[in-house]
Amino acid sequence: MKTVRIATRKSALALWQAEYVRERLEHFHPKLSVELVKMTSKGDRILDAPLAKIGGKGLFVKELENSLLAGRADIAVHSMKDVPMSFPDGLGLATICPRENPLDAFVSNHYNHLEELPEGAVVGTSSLRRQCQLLKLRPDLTIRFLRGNVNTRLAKLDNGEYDAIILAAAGLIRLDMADRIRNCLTTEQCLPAAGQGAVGIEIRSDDKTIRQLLEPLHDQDTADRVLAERAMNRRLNGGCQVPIACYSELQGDELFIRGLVGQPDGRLLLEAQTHCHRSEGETAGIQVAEKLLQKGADRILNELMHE
Ligand SMILES: NCc1[nH]cc(CCC(=O)O)c1CC(=O)O
Repeated sequence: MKTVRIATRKSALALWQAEYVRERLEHFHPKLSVELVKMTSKGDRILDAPLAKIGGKGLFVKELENSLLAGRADIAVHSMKDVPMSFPDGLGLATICPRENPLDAFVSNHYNHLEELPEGAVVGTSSLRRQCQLLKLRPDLTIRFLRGNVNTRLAKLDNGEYDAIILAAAGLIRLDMADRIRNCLTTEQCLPAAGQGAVGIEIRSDDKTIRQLLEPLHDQDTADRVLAERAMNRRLNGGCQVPIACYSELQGDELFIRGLVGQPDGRLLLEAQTHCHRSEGETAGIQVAEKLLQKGADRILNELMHE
């Protein structure tokens, strides 16, 4: 077997995820040689605009996909949260790895909880999903633009530009900065993004050798959850740039799915849920989306598209 080449972005988190996949591959196949092919994505280059405004889905994955299609790499490692709902011809998702903590983390140098923040405090996030849920709980807060990789965001917090920031707990834990987490927002406070905390691996659909090598890295519990969450997002046409949240949990073979669409100002949050056998997650995810649409989700989402 030749060398397996992993396409990855150069951010610390992307590199951690690629190294993780390399380590797992080498663990299961000790004779295999694995190398990283590092590249910069559009989402990494343009840091001064909200993701929603630089437009297009898949800002973080297009370059990686092109390298797969051109045969410069064999697998691409992604945060499932950033993976678009559909794949280019010839590519597909082969593997979903075990999920890390899926919650959003409250990070601050002065306050222990969201509730402790003083009136009018400044909270950093550029996610409309986080913004709408935070404003629902605390309409007095000022939400201020914050983008960049995890280290950049923490540096801006430490500069005193924000009273607190919200980041995915998974990123902090993976980068060995769990000590920055004051607490995790509960799913009642802030429902996570579809796929948050899970790493996915994309390959050329016809590459049977690679597919087989990746099999032991797959986690079916995570996959059943994440595919249901993504099915809801897909039905609503949403990526991680829109105020949509979806989270599911397994209890035995029963999958519980919750979805949310919010008005960015937090004055209107629509919620829906269902449960099903774990093998029916994608259908049930679509049902949650349809319940949200019946409640008026399309009005919120259309308004955002025409802004
Ligand atoms: N949108 C950027 C992004 N994509 C994945 C993660 C975190 C790790 C994960 O969800 O797996 C982050 C950073 C963040 O939201 O704080």
